[in-house]
Amino acid sequence: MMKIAPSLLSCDFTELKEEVRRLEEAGVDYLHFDVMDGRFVPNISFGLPILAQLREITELTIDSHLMIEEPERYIEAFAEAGSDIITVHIEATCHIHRAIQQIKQTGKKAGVTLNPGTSVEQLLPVLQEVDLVLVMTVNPGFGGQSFIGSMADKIQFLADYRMQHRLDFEIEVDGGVNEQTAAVCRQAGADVLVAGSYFFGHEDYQTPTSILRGE
Ligand SMILES: O=C(CO)[C@H](O)[C@H](O)COP(=O)(O)O
Ligand SMILES: [Co+2]
Repeated sequence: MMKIAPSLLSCDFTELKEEVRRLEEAGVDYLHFDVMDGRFVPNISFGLPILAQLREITELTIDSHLMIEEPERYIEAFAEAGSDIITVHIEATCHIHRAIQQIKQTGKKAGVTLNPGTSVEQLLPVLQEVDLVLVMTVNPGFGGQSFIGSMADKIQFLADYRMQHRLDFEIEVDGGVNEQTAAVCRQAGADVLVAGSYFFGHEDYQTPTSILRGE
């Protein structure tokens, strides 16, 4: 079954505990935690103190998407604060292989991601090492942008490559996911859908969870 990972970027932070309880009740799979440093991306979001508090109130899988320069500086800290999956951008470090090793040494799941302008072939040297590949379908930094349709080819490429090489990383898609674009992602071979503005635009969270799963 398709996994659903609401992006907390679009939740109501004045009611974070209640939001998490409602997400648990809706049966979502991951909490997607978007960390922006104001340098790798033009925006600043939230970081370690909020993650540590989130960890105290839920057992849901916390999926940290690090949009920060030289993420290796913070991998241990994000592991200790409670991430279950730590995903780093290939464009943010000259040492992507080392960064992935560093994540695995913490005992957490390692993810790698790429901007829309980066070709998927650049991931080939590390695909054997990762637990998850995140395909960005918007330029990172902001919620509420439109899905870039041509990124579906990257999802398809990764799904084919995974089958041909008998690998088992998850394929997650992030940016502009809604009812229509989720169908494109499912068709191309995605396993996990991140959704922020579309998801939290609903009154009840069971509805977008079911719709995005294609139920
Ligand atoms: O990584 C991200 C932005 O950089 C967010 O996860 C993503 O944009 C989710 O928001 P939306 O579903 O509104 O596009
Ligand atoms: Co994200």
